[in-house]
Amino acid sequence: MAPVQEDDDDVETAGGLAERVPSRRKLEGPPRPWTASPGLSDPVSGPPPPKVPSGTRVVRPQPLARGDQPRGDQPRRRASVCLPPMRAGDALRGRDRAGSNPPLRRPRPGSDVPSEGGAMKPSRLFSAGWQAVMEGVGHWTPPAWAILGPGRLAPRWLWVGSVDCAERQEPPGKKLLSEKKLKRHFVDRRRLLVRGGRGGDGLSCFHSEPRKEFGGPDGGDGGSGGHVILRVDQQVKSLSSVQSQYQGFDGEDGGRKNCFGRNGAVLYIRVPVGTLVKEGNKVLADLSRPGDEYIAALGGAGGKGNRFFLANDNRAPVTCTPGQPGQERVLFLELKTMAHAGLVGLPNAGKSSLLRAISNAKPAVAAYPFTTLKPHVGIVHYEGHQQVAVADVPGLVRGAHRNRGLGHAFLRHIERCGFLLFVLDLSVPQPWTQLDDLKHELDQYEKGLSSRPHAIIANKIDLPQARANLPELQARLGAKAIALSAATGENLEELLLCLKELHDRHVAAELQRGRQPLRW
Ligand SMILES: Nc1nc2c(ncn2[C@@H]2O[C@H](COP(=O)(O)OP(=O)(O)OP(=O)(O)O)[C@@H](O)[C@H]2O)c(=O)[nH]1
Ligand SMILES: [Mg+2]
Repeated sequence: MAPVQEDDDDVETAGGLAERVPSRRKLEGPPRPWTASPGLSDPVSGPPPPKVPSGTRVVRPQPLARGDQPRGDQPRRRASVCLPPMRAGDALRGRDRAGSNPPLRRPRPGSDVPSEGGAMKPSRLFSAGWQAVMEGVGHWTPPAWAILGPGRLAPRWLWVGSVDCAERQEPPGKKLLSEKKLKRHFVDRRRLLVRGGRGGDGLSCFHSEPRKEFGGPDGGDGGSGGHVILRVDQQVKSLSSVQSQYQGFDGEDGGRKNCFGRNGAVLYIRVPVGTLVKEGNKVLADLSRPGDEYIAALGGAGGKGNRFFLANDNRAPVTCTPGQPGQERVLFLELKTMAHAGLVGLPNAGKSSLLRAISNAKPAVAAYPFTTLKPHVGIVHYEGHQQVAVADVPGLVRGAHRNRGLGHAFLRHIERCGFLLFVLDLSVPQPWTQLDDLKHELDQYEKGLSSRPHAIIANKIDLPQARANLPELQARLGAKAIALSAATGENLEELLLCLKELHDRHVAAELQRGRQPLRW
């Protein structure tokens, strides 16, 4: 590691610890005396931070080696910032002297944290990097009006620093995938070849023991082959993890002394909730609840050992049978995304923007049609841990049932939704025609799909032309449309209340039908 150099005289080592670390002293030369100076530069964390007001000391903590604990009897220089004592290894663990890692947040006015001089914890300055340095700018910069003079507006960054931005940043490490890449990961159809495990062979042998001449047959049976089972797992969200072929585990062969072979273990294939299992055009199973299972292929029966064929008329059978091969099938899996509500709208209506506004889902949003290429499910949280799942699917166009646009293949993801949210773009001329088109396409796909419980959302109300269109839309629809703006968040509460109402009604209807409502 390159030696860290003390570059400025105003940087004091915490508790004078550098004097007790001989290796550092050798590298850096004798410690220089501390003198107060307003400048501060740090070669480790890049460009020099802003000037410190004169009279403020900054303490640079030295990394402590184990056993390098400061002893109370040794003379130590006092830092100007009052901090709790540091334990050995704190610096190595990335803790600062104020206790456990504090959030990178500017202290509120009136809080206990001192705001001048001691507000920027020095150890954070050097361990947290440039963000923390910028945070410190907010505290160290003299009041903006002092620089700019009275009556001049201060630029916001002068007093906010980068703290606000840091709080809104995505967690580091995980990069968001683009819609195109996400589509590659999302698979909603699979052809699958499954073979059950082969049964173990039976054994033909005779008991052998000293002074026991006719011990008789003692060949054991083979174990059964393992089944291949499809099991619903709520953690799995697409069929991408399902491979094209599965072979079950074979059973063990029978052994001597009537030992039976071990059965082959069951092989589980994890599939998402809402998987339909088909063989040809015949639907075999609808795995719509977490924990549902379907035996895709049975394991073969184990063979019989010669002991099995022992009979009164045949006291020494030599016959044994081989294990049976497992069942072999070609299955088709089809995923129909399960969600409580489905967002249905033309391309660019703002479905994805709406889902982003009401949930934590992050579908791509852009000003061109067919931005969304795969279904996204977002969860809306309500009081009492109630969760409503809302699915966003690719935009629907007129003639989708004739395979226009992206076709209607993705409409099966809407099919399972308990209720629908029709999203209309209120800023285009004659927005009411959109609803007719959407309903027509839904009915072409499945009769009666459009008459499910639904709400009509008129999006983009923040635009002037949308406001002008609203009265006519309300008059023509005859039903109430929720006018809102996904971009500005205007009137989203009304949508959330309506969503909750639709969900409660859906749950009540499911319970009435004797079905357990879907839980997320
Ligand atoms: N002014 C305004 N623009 C909006 C609003 N909602 C969405 N938009 C814009 O409309 C465009 C399309 O938004 P998306 O959310 O991608 O629309 P979509 O319905 O998901 O589109 P597809 O995925 O292609 O079907 C984007 O440029 C958004 O910024 C809104 O409430 N007001
Ligand atoms: Mg979209």
